[in-house]
Amino acid sequence: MKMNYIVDISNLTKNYSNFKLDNINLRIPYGRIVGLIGENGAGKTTLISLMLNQIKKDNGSIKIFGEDNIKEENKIKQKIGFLVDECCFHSCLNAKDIRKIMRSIYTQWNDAEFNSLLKHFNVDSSKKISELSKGMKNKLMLAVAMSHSPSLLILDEVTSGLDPVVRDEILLLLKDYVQQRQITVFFSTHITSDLDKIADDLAFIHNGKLIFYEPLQKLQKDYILLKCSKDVYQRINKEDIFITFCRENEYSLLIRSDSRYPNNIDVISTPTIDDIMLLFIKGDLMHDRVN
Ligand SMILES: Nc1ncnc2c1ncn2[C@@H]1O[C@H](COP(=O)(O)OP(=O)(O)OP(=O)(O)O)[C@@H](O)[C@H]1O
Repeated sequence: MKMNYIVDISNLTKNYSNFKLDNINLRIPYGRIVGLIGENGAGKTTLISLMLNQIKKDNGSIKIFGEDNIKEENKIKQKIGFLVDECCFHSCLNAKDIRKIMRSIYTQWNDAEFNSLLKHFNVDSSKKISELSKGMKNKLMLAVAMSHSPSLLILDEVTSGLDPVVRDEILLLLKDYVQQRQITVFFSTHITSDLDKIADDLAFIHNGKLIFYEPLQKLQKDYILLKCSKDVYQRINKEDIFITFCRENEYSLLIRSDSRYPNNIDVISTPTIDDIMLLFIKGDLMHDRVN
């Protein structure tokens, strides 16, 4: 039976000596492209590593395709394509060697698909991993992740360190691939323009806590960014303000788009993802959660 959520994370906790991934609850419906964002050290890789059962959790549960990600790891991983920050293959292997290995791991492995992705990405299949640039390695790893008909792609920093042309190429390919096959993608990034290009939803982690998981369009429709002086700020109904951030006497406020505010506001705009992140990280939260 198909479950409602492709990923269902409950009360997930992981403790390190100086960091806690704290009681994460996250449900991702089928067919979404979800961007995972957060500052350096927020817990993105920790969350992804837990989903892939690469590290041990301290509490909570992770269900993927409705099944426990530890008990059913082998079964689940047949349907997941993943790319983690470090290339997990020995550097003396080339794409041809990797193809042979993958054939024996994935029941749905498709040589033709892999070859066509390598061709599309211009990756020389006879070059060893150690001879490939970072961009080429990422493309190779992405081709591996996409060549066994996955239903879910989990990608940690797929575009990091890549030039804008290669980044764009990867994002376009991902978008086409997802549209054709209606799969789900969960990817972490620091590059917010990537999210504008392909993400349906944003999951935002800050200090090990999931601050929100929302459709990007909804966030940008429901909230506006106001920039104003202290004088104007004092005349705004505080109930209407979701986040306040003050720097050098200029107030940046995230407020609900249906709120009433004085008409002599200096700047009103739709918040970018960078604005939203900055306000959540640096600002004062006036209400509990995005709703
Ligand atoms: N094996 C470990 N032992 C101790 N602390 C760890 C370990 N792995 C990660 N951490 C800590 O957990 C925190 C979260 O790290 P994580 O890599 O998940 O962050 P991130 O959001 O992916 O950061 P970045 O964007 O910089 O990649 C950091 O403070 C990191 O130092």
